Amino acid sequence: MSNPVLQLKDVSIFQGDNLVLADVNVEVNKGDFVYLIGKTGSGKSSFMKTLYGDLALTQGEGHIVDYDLRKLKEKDIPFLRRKLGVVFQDFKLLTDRTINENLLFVLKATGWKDKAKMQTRIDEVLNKVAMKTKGFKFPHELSGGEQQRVAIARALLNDPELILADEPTGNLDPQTSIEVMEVLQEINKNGNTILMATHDYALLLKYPSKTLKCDENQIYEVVQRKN
Ligand SMILES: Nc1ncnc2c1ncn2[C@@H]1O[C@H](COP(=O)(O)OP(=O)(O)OP(=O)(O)O)[C@@H](O)[C@H]1O
Repeated sequence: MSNPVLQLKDVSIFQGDNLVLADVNVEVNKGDFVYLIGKTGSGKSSFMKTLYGDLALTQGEGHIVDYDLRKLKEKDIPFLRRKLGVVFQDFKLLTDRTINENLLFVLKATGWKDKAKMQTRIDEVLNKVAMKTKGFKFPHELSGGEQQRVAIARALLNDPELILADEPTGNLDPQTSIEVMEVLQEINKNGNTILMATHDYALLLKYPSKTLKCDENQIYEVVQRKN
């Protein structure tokens, strides 16, 4: 039985007056791992931004984790983002504080109060990405792959219904990309739904999954050949 966490129907996405994507019909179901591929400038980031409320949806219908994207108000965006875990290419960790403090900052900002519960949750998510012993470190003391694993842990803090990862391996070498990918695969196996934009075709081959492609203002599903 399908259980959509994301549904877009006849959506068009614009940057200013420019049409970036047209006739977008996409569904992502609970538990899915979906890739979004496409050349630079084909609209992957615009698509992701529409999903986390950074770009307003003005045409078509869009529902994501119980939110109607057409009716999304500025004040709804922080609440939408609590139900999403967003992971970026450049990690976006706060450089002036430790990993623990980075995660604590997010928990406090999203309404957590109980200190012991916050520390338990931080330990849980760091454990999921094999970074439990590194909480005392500052971001600059970690490798790129480790920083991205922490960013994934941060995305998991509020048990998101959907994780949006925009080029999460874009700044990493091939071996480190695989390590980060293993983490994403593992959390997907444990029930998290993931939509990942990438142009790393090696990862697609190594970890085949449902793939959407942005090309010539359209998004369509690519059928992967099995050899
Ligand atoms: N803030 C903006 N204002 C106007 N046009 C923009 C803006 N951001 C992106 N665009 C344009 O929208 C189109 C899609 O860009 P987008 O960043 O979504 O592509 P992308 O597939 O994510 O590329 P990349 O892999 O380089 O991030 C491009 O033609 C780009 O020039």
